[in-house]
Amino acid sequence: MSTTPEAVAALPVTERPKLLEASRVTKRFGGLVAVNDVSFAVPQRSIVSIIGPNGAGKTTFFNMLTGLYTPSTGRVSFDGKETTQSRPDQITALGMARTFQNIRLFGTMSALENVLVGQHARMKSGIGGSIFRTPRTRKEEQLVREKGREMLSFVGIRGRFDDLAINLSYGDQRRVEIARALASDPKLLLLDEPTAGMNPQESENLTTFMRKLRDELNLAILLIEHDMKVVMGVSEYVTVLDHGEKIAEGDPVSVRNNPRVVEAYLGKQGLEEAGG
Ligand SMILES: Nc1ncnc2c1ncn2[C@@H]1O[C@H](COP(=O)(O)OP(=O)(O)OP(=O)(O)O)[C@@H](O)[C@H]1O
Repeated sequence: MSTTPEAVAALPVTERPKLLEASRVTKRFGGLVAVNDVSFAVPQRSIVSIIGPNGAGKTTFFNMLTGLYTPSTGRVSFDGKETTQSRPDQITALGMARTFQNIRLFGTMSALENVLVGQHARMKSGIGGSIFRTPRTRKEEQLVREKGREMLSFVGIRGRFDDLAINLSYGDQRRVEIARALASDPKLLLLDEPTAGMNPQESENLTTFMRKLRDELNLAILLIEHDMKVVMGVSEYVTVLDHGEKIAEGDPVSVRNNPRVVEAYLGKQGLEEAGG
């Protein structure tokens, strides 16, 4: 049964169909258990966050969802398909895109060129077409460039397609990264600490922008974030990891008030930042 995006949006977050599901996932590095028996889901058209102290296992968990790491035990499925053993490119092709903790742009390439990087691998006309510049290749390249411009406009980089990445503000560089992720037509976007290094205004703008992605592109967003104002402001559901284990989950207010979370992560200062 197919459900319209509007019908999905009207459901409480915990009742929306699941887009991504991790079931009892564990990752060991030698003797270290970085993620321990974590079950987790991202519903369609939802913004959910993973929080927790440094070293809690958040990035390791992300890396298992995106295929960079294979879980030691447990299973992952995305959009109805088992992806536990899948490679990152296979998972991208199914509709999952990510950005990284550190900005990964080519500074001396333009905003548009940065978005187009990676798109060549997806083009159908192949290497022969690229060498001989057949009409089909030219047409395809034109469409890819148009799509790149469209994505940059959508993220708010309109009119600055040819600016070098290095000359853009920090917040705009993050937007270019998101445009590059969006160019692969994802259903799920994973953002690893997207507001790291941003000023409060840039963080607030990004929060508004995440809602726009959900509402206008029907995307689900999974966020690792340390800025509690952002987490509390934008998340519909929050999961807390500590020492590789899930210690709490629920709506932002219940998580913020959970004594275990306050003790393990938020502390007094974090609680104030989170509006408690
Ligand atoms: N490739 C690896 N090999 C060995 N140990 C690793 C590897 N990746 C992560 N770890 C360890 O796993 C644990 C969890 O690390 P992870 O980076 O997932 O935490 P995190 O919650 O993302 O932290 P941060 O908030 O600092 O980014 C840490 O003890 C880390 O040292």
